[in-house]
Amino acid sequence: MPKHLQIKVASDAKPYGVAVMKPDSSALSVRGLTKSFDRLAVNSLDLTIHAGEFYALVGPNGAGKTTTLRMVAGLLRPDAGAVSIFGVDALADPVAAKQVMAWVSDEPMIYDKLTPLEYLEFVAGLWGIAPAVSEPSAQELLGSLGLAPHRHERCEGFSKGMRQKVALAGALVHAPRLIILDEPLTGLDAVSARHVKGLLAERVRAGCTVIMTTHILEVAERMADRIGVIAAGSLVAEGTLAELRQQNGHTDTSLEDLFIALVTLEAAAA
Ligand SMILES: Nc1ncnc2c1ncn2[C@@H]1O[C@H](COP(=O)(O)OP(=O)(O)OP(=O)(O)O)[C@@H](O)[C@H]1O
Repeated sequence: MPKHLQIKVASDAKPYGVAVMKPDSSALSVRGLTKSFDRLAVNSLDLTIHAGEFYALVGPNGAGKTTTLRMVAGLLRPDAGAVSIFGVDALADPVAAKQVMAWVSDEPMIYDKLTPLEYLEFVAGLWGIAPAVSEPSAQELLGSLGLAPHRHERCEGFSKGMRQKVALAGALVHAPRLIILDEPLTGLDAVSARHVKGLLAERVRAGCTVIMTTHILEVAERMADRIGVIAAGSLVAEGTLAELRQQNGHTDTSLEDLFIALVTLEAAAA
């Protein structure tokens, strides 16, 4: 493979002054994370995502998935709790944490007047990546996402799905080690969804860690190493599909059936 096409994952080296928490091997560690709006949205949540893992966070509408990930990404201040990203205290040092992670929202924001290639060069520039390095990797990302034929067209004419893919490419241009995605497949057609899934699988193979929310349980079932089920702001089950089946006394059940059983039980207990 040509050198410029190899994915470079940022090194373990931590810049001087970074707030480092107790060392552990996790990519993401969340402890006692709590957030209330009018009512409790995330309830003293503990979550550990191992380095190199593909983790799917599933749960009913309003369960607290987006709120959790927004706090992890540094977009929302928790009321309480701690977030560690590769050992960096993300609340004390959000800049250091952001350098090694990507956040992909379900409502992508891109610059309409730029072409995808210009947008990626702009984002790479913000990260201080030299054009000689960023340009080949931008071309590669756009190719992986099926956007190469549109790389010189302005984004203002793009569909929602195309904009989502441009935003995803922009989030990956600095080669983050932790990729956090909120509903990345919603609104994508089958070909685009396959491009995104392929790109994420490739990043995991290259050593990145992915955490993604999804309502498409088949995707969680097929792609994730582990699945976390969140309901009313708390983690109610977690494990591989086989572990979730075992925990719930079913040997051959789909994730959809398990999910419905779990959230129905949780709602009845509330
Ligand atoms: N900015 C906000 N202001 C007030 N309430 C909010 C805000 N953001 C989220 N909430 C509330 O927090 C709770 C959790 O919302 P969140 O968006 O995290 O759920 P979710 O699991 O991502 O749901 P969905 O699957 O529907 O996207 C909900 O009750 C929601 O109404």
